[in-house]
Amino acid sequence: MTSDGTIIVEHLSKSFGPVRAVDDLSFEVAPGRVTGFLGPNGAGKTTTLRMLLGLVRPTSGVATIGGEAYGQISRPLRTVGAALEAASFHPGRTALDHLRLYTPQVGVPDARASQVLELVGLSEAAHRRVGGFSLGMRQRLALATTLLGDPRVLLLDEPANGLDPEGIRWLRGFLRALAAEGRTILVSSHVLSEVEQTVDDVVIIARGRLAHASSLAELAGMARVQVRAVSPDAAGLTALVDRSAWTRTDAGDPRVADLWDVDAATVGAAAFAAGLELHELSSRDPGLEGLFLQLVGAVESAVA
Ligand SMILES: Nc1ncnc2c1ncn2[C@@H]1O[C@H](COP(=O)(O)OP(=O)(O)OP(=O)(O)O)[C@@H](O)[C@H]1O
Repeated sequence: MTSDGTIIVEHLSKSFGPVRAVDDLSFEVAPGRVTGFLGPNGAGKTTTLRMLLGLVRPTSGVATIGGEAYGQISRPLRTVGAALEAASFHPGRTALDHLRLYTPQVGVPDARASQVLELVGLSEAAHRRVGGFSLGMRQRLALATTLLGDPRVLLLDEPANGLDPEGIRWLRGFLRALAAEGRTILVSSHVLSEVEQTVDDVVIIARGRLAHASSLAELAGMARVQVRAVSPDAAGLTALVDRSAWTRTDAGDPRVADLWDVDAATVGAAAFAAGLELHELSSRDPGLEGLFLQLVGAVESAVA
């Protein structure tokens, strides 16, 4: 393992029979940052994480952590902490007993179990049976389990799932602090808004393909105002949009033009000059979530 915990995914593909779950996917995840791994249900996030962990063999391409495939890392549980599926806990075990099951595998002393419980704020519940835990407490316990080996890299599948606003706030602060220590943190989610305040970088996928990868700040800079022009003259509207080379997304009605790279005043002036009757001219800010859906939609319609 090289000194840093950079994750590199290169031309990664995985087919399950006719289903292309991951399709020529490439991206990098940098240490010292929290990266959101985003995409709608079925986009291929879990399959990608499973390939990173050597649990699924890629059809082609490679996925490495610190320059090595997971199977080559000498003490993998001390290097990579992963929480993939909704963790299942034996309901009769206490939180501490659950963690002590794993300490020998990870190769850390039993005392580490109490330390990680303290890190996730569960010390007071250490001797309580997990069967009585709330979903939020289970999520914290799953996170504590991933931290046993003090790993440099954390892969977390939907860690905010089931957390209340207070739990989400806590998770945000916790992950940010771990990243500030130089760790690589990859967090999957199917909604950008859930991780928007947590992540530094985003990797967005759809239909197994890369839709977008950048810092969150760059993505926010792309969130543009959308202008909607509605005319009873569909052919005239299309001719104006084409002539002006504006970017139009399909609104499902030829009399409606949703435009991304122009302001309302410019559209109004051009329509007036062309003698085109408009019944509506409005602008709206689709926000980050709207942009996310647009990026996903562009890939989905290209694949369909
Ligand atoms: N073992 C498998 N056998 C067959 N198909 C699979 C298998 N694992 C995943 N798939 C298919 O691959 C595609 C990607 O699934 P994956 O679970 O990776 O997506 P995801 O982005 O994690 O979705 P979700 O947010 O719903 O968990 C889906 O169409 C899924 O049905």
